[in-house]
Amino acid sequence: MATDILIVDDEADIRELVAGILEDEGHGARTAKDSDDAMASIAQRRPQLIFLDIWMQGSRLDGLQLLEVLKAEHPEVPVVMISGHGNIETAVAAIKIGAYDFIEKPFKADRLVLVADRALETWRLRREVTQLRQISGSSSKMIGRSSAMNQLRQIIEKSAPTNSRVLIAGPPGSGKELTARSIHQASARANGPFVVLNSASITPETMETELFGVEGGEGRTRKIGAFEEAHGGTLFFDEIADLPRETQGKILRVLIDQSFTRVGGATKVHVDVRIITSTSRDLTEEVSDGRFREDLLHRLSVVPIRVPGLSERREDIPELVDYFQGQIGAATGLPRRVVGPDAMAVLQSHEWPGNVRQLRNNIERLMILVGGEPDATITAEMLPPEIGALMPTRPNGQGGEQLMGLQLRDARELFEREYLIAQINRFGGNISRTAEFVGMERSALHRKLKSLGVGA
Ligand SMILES: Nc1ncnc2c1ncn2[C@@H]1O[C@H](COP(=O)(O)OP(=O)(O)OP(=O)(O)O)[C@@H](O)[C@H]1O
Repeated sequence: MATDILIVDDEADIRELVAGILEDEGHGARTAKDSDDAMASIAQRRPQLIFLDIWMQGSRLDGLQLLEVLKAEHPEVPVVMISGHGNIETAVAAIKIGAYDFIEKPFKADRLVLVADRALETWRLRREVTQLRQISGSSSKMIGRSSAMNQLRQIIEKSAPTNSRVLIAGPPGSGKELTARSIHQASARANGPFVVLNSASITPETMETELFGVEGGEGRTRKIGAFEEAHGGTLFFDEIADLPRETQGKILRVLIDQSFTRVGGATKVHVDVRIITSTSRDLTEEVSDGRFREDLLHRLSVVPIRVPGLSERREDIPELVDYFQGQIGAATGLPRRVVGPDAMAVLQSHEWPGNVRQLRNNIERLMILVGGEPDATITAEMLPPEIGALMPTRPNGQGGEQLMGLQLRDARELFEREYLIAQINRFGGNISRTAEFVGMERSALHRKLKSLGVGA
């Protein structure tokens, strides 16, 4: 499909010239003569690239003003300024505001094409990065306003600027990696790399190459190890308890020295790396069972952080559901669905042993599999059975989803009615025997049935 480029210039011949050159290259081009015309055109459809003249006669906003609006409203769309001879300074000012590049009039066709190709490539990459972050869930937005989450945020804020090693403990899928990323991003190392290492994959055989890399020469190709790759940034060891006992000592040595030698190398490589580790197991237990070195544990847990499981912050679930719907929708194109109060009550009552990751997976599954009209509300019955299974069951054998959507008084009434009907049926309609079994006076049972609207 042809790309969509908007050219904004008050001079008709320049507009046509730029559009003509780009169209010859297979791009799609549309034109606008001033700022209002441009904004109307952008409102119809967001272009992938904008060429924007700096001086525009008769335009409500000049090029720089329009650029500011565009950067605020569509920061992801690259803008290339068209500068007249002699206003290079303005063009430079435009780059400072956020323009991608500029071309100077009179320009050569090949320069125009080159700038357009590069800007479009940038646009494509930006979009891809955003999508990948959404798919992998690695965008480090931390959702939740529960007090547990607020406490976690405070600890992240406090520990981020220090260079201290952090050990993040929490159940599987609760957001330990996200916490590590948030610490990295709030630290002075934010522009440095964030390297993730799965501890279980670091076998004694491959550990040295993976962590320290391989020196080149003598038939070996040079390989950069994780410590070197993370220089100036953060190295995150996921599930540190999985680190084989044999490799724990070596890592301890690097932590003490902050230097190592590459495999086959003789010179010491010095690195500046902040180490963050995570565990879903109790490391003190691992230490007493002899599986984890105590000295390593002390080195790693200078700042211990605990990420709460989802069942400790159920009030965050509606916001998480909304956030994941947006994320999954952006990545897959699936429409956002309204989750009804009964379905939300079920989601909030579930135990979530897999925590936030499990919730996210279920929302994705729900968005893919749920039937009905796209604007139909998701009800409790539409949730995967796995989620509804822990609900209190109703005496009539149906799931308790409906109960969970009701206030206590209504839920109790519904329960009582179904319970008593079931008991009466059990005793063949015999009120005396029913009253005896349920532990009520016969007359009290009569009154109860009457108040519940059950004819007996
Ligand atoms: N508070 C939160 N807000 C938004 N997304 C979250 C939150 N917590 C976790 N997630 C998302 O849930 C998923 C699992 O989180 P993460 O990988 O950080 O958990 P983990 O505890 O490191 O998991 P594991 O124990 O499997 O290593 C990710 O997609 C992450 O982005």
